[in-house]
Order: sequence, then C-alpha cells, then structure tokens
Amino acid sequence: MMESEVDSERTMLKREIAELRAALNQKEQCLRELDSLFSFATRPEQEVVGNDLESPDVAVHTKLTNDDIARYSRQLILPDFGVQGQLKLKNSSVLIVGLGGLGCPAAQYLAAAGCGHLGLVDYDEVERSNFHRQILHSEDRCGMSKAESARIALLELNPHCEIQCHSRMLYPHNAMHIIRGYDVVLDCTDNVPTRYLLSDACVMLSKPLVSGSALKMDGQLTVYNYANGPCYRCIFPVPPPPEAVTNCGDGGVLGAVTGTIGAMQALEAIKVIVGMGDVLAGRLLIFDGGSGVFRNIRIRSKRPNCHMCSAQPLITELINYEMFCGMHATDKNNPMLLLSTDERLSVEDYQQKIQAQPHLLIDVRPTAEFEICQLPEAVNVPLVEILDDSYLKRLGKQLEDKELPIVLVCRRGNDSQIAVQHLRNRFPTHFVRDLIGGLHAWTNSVDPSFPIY
Ligand SMILES: Nc1ncnc2c1ncn2[C@@H]1O[C@H](COP(=O)(O)OP(=O)(O)OP(=O)(O)O)[C@@H](O)[C@H]1O
Ligand SMILES: [Zn+2]
Repeated sequence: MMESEVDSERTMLKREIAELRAALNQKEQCLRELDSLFSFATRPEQEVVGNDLESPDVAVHTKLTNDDIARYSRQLILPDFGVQGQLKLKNSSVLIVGLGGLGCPAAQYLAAAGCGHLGLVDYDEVERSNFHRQILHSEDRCGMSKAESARIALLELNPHCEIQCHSRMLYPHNAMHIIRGYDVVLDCTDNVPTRYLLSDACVMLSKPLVSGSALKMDGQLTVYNYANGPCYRCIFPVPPPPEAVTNCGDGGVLGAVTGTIGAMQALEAIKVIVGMGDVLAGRLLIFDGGSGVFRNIRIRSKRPNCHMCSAQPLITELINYEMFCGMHATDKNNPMLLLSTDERLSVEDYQQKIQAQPHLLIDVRPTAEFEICQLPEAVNVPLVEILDDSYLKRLGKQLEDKELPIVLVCRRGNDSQIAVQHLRNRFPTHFVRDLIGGLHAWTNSVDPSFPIY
C-alpha cells in the first residue's frame, strides 16, 4: 500500500468512527430522555409537605339552615335542583386549578351557588394585566398570590364557603396529594403540560375534569373522565408542537369570552355534583364570540388503546410533562434557544452605545401591538413581513452602501431572534442584533415609565 493510500484509509476510518460516536451519543441521549420521562414520578418526592396539601375536612350536612334557604332560594325552587341538590353542593369540594381568566368566574359562581369547599391552586401573583378578565383580583391586591386574592373576594361573596389556598405550582410531585381530596377538578390553566398532568392525575384518582380554554374571541369546554367518557389523552394522544401553541399573553383575549367559558365550567361542575342535566362529556362546546354562536360537537368516545385510561394503560404513573410536551427538549423550533447571549444586545448596551448613532430599529411585533407603545425612531415591520422575500429586497435597497446597524425588538425577545436569524442569512456581513428581553427588559432596566403589557 502506498503512503497516500494509507493516509486516505486512515481518514476514512476516522470519519466512520466519528459518525459511529455521534450515532451512539444520539442513542444515549434518547435513552436518557426516556429514562427521565418514565422514572420521573418514582424519584423521592420533594416539596410535598405543607398544610395546604392535606385534604379538605368535609363535614356531612343533612339539613339546610334558614340562612341557606334565604340565600339560595332562587335556585332551591328549581325542580331538578331543590333541597337535595343544594345539600349535595354544600357537601361537595371542587378544586380549581388556575385563578386567571377562567378560574375567577368559575370560582365566583361556585362559591355564590353554595359549593361547600373550594380548593384554589395558582403559583402566580396578581398583576395589572390580569384585571380586565381575572375579575376576583383588585388593584390593592397587586403582587398578592392569586389564590389568596381570590379567597378574599370569594369570602366576601359567600362567607359560608370554606376555601383552601394552594399557592404553588401543580406539578407531578404534588398533584396526587392535592387532587385526592376533591370531588371535581376544574382545569382553568393555560398550558399544555398542565392539561396532560391534570388529565392523567384525574384518571388515576377517578375524578371528573371540567376543562375550559379561551383565546382571542373563542372558547371551548368539555368534561373529561366522566361516566366512562374520554380523557384528554383519548382526544389528544400526542401534544401539539410547542411553536403551535399560543397563550393569552401572545394572542390576546377578551374578558367576556373567558367569563363565558369560566361560568360554564362552574355550571358543568354543579351538574356533575348534583346529578342534573346532561353533562358535556364526550361533547365539545365551541363558542365563537365574534359571531355569538355556540356549537356542540360530538368528540370521540374513550380510545380503546388510550395510554392512560384504557383497560391496559401504558402510563401508570405521572411523568415529566414539560419534557413530554417538548418544552425542554433541545428543540430547534424553540426561539429561546436560537441565539447565544453574545450574539445579542442588552437593552443597556443599546441605550448607551447605539441609540444615539444612526441605526435602523425594527420593531417586529404585530401592528396592533406596535400602536400600543413603541421606542423612539422604531419602524414597525411585523415578523411575518420580515420573513417575506419582498421585504428583504426593499431592505437590501435601503442598506445599499450603508453600514447601518440593524437592531430588532419585540415584546419579550423571542420573535426578534427569529427575525435576526432571517436577516443574517440574507445580509451575513451586516451588524444585526436583537434586544435581549425585548420591551419588557427596556421597562425593567432602562425606562420604568415605558408601558408594559
Ligand atoms: N401548573 C400550574 N399550577 C398552578 N397554576 C397554574 C399552572 N399552570 C397555569 N397556572 C395558572 O393558570 C392561570 C391561567 O390563567 P390566564 O391564562 O388567564 O392567566 P395569566 O397566566 O395571568 O395570563 P397572561 O398570559 O396574561 O400572563 C394563571 O394564573 C397561571 O398562573
Ligand atoms: Zn383516555
């Protein structure tokens, strides 16, 4: 063998070894993810201590008081409800997870109707952007835990209701402890991992789950795991890709829409407890607030091979739902993982080093948001336009022969990263940066008088 042939043989072998190593690493990573997904609930339990994790002490009432009769008279005279219905409600306990746009009206109607015990779970604190729809919270309780704030408002409405606050995040290590003590659970949250967690825990504990959602002008409602009906996994066996999920913070929502769905969640819970009416199990109520139309569609019945609620479930314990839903995966679609910090610009550096010199500041938020507030000299080019080739052509003309630095900004610094990637592909040698943390960081670190939403 010639010396050159030996060299090329060596190079080829080295390449093959590198490829085998990469494949091995990938397989090991898959194995680690699988292990982590399925061994999650068997790890030693943490943070499961605290008074709020004990089940509510539900005394059994056999009679209504005179105060009950006066207070609830208008519903007592409903033939399907009556004294027995009121007593069932008085002896019942309902867990409301999420005291936001849906949870507030739901809790309000349940407390007012005389539900004896309410559990309120929320890890978040009240802030100003909540008030337009989270109607139990008020200006003077800004910064307070949402569960505590809701409790104060609910007791004003009905001091006979016993309320247990769980001011913490519901997650796999505490979900079973918290849910166990309640008869019915309301999902009033806004994220996919919690929806799977609640559904799985409710299947394991045989609790009906009244699930609501609302976004923009639309809402949806159904009851899972009731009277042999489907669970959430029967309908959604695999989670949607993270980038396909929009929440109220990004998509917007009208308070009256969340109010409509939240009130209907309370109604379904009352129907389940009292045993009246036709519970929305196996059916999905769709509310189109724009046209004022309610539709009711039949959804599938139990999926025979559902991983959770079938006769032979594959999942027998709670798992890591964030991972299951892909939020922590090294997901290329996750904009948070697009750029490293040194490829970006802090709001302080922008203010001190760039703002005073000629530059192009592009705000990539949708126009409706740009109209709410904008930085001086910012031009609005929504992300969808940036991704469009005709805009890039126009920008190319504008930049001809100019070393104009480009700075991109959005609300929180996610969309701006996508825009940076796009512009860099087109103008690889140009200075293109985005502001870390977006306009929120601007308010927090540079100009507290700049509006935040
Ligand atoms: N796993 C969870 N445990 C406890 N509370 C949760 C969980 N997931 C979501 N929530 C709560 O559910 C509520 C959802 O309500 P909503 O979407 O109206 O409010 P928000 O999160 O304040 O909205 P915004 O997007 O405007 O900030 C929030 O208060 C949130 O804290
Ligand atoms: Zn199922």
